[in-house]
Amino acid sequence: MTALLSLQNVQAYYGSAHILHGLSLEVQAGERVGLIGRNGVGKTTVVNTILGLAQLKGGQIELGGRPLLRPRPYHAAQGGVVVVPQGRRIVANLSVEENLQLGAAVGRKGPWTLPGIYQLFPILQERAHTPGTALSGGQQQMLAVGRALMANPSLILLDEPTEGLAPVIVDQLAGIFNRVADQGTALLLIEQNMSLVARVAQRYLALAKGAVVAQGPVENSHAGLKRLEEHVMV
Ligand SMILES: Nc1ncnc2c1ncn2[C@@H]1O[C@H](COP(=O)(O)OP(=O)(O)OP(=O)(O)O)[C@@H](O)[C@H]1O
Repeated sequence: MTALLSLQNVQAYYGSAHILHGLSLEVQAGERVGLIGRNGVGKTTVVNTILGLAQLKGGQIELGGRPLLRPRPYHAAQGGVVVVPQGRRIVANLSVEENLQLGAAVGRKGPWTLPGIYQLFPILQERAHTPGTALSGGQQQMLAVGRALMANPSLILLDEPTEGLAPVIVDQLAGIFNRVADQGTALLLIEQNMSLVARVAQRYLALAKGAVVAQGPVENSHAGLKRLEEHVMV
């Protein structure tokens, strides 16, 4: 089966700083994968390399079997891979609805349209004409996920989506991520919150020093959680 996203032996840099050292990973259609590791190991750099924001200097990236020779942010979206960035990056002077429409502008045509997003997130419909940045942190995260879905991706890369959010909101987002995945969109969940990874991911990849150092199935149990936590504890 052709992977939605494949990185093989990727070497990536910011200027002269060498961050990813031979990193390889694959995500197949419909999969839910957790990408974990301590602060600074290179998780966001994986996303940045796919988007062309870090320099790819070795190895190969493929989207749906097609090589990504010169990565650019819109190439990923057109290839069916959309990022929900760390910090959400809601556009301040646009309304909730305009932020959602922005997602459709960069992506592909497909089943996700405004009515579907509003069905998934009724609060976004209630607040459709509010400035996006006036929403609470949890609602902004829903908006960021809704905006990603509007691009009709096959795979969403979620970069620390629950950072700074209260546990009750994290629980709500866990349900949302599972619903999105149940509707067929694959997820690569970059997270420090291992209880969320245990509830959403089917398998994990652990990074250290810019490479994958461990991987395996995720077990949503006490022992499974402990195993994940070993990879993020300082
Ligand atoms: N623009 C940049 N220029 C130079 N170095 C950078 C840049 N952005 C990040 N780095 C460095 O690259 C390394 C990997 O950072 P990255 O953000 O990918 O880590 P991370 O695993 O996502 O960590 P976190 O959980 O803290 O977000 C770190 O040492 C960081 O200081």
